[in-house]
Amino acid sequence: MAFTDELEPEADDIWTAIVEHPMVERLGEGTLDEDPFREWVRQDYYYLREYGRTFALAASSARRLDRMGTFAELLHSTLNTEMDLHRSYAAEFGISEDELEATDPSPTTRAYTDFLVRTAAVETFGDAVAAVLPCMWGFNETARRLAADGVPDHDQYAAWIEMYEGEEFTELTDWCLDLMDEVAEESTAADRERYRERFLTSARYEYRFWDAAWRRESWEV
Ligand SMILES: Cc1ncc(CO)c(N)n1
Repeated sequence: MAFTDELEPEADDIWTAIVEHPMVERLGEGTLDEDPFREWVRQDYYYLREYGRTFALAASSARRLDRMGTFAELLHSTLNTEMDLHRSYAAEFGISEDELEATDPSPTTRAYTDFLVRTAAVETFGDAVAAVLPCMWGFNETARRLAADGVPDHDQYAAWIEMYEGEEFTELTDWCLDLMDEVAEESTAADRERYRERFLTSARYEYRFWDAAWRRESWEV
């Protein structure tokens, strides 16, 4: 059985919890208040910069040229295509680019991005792949499940769903799933157990990331 097929049951429970979270549910229905969504855009802007850094680190530890090249492309498309979506949201909401860039990360945003960067910086290439897989798989799956119920009558939320369920993002997700399977096959059972843990940690943070924006999480003191 492919490694990602083994991960699927646990992943599926987490994607289901995400789609049932009030923030995601309302985004899908088009009834979400704009305040938590603005908070999400700001936090995700910080997230994407660190996510891009994670790709840069994965590129630097890839031994195969094709994998190195794809991570370099991912770095480029994150900083340009994906962050452009966030810049356009910000412009529509009257948030300046300077303000976006100056966002302080919430405790969850900090913890999640530190986890990604740390994993790619000090662990193996396979650990880095396992840690970034939920970012692609989770968003693609969430957007596809929301789209299956129809796209909301709200421009920004519809754009969100279209971006993450679209062909380009779906292809990236499939590439990352295949890469995880290839790397897992080249690895030992102990490596695979560690990849599973790294994967689950990121997937759980994916849930928390929505919840933190919804609750407008901040430091207590
Ligand atoms: C938190 C989070 N996870 C995944 C993605 C997909 O790139 C994103 N933009 N933000």
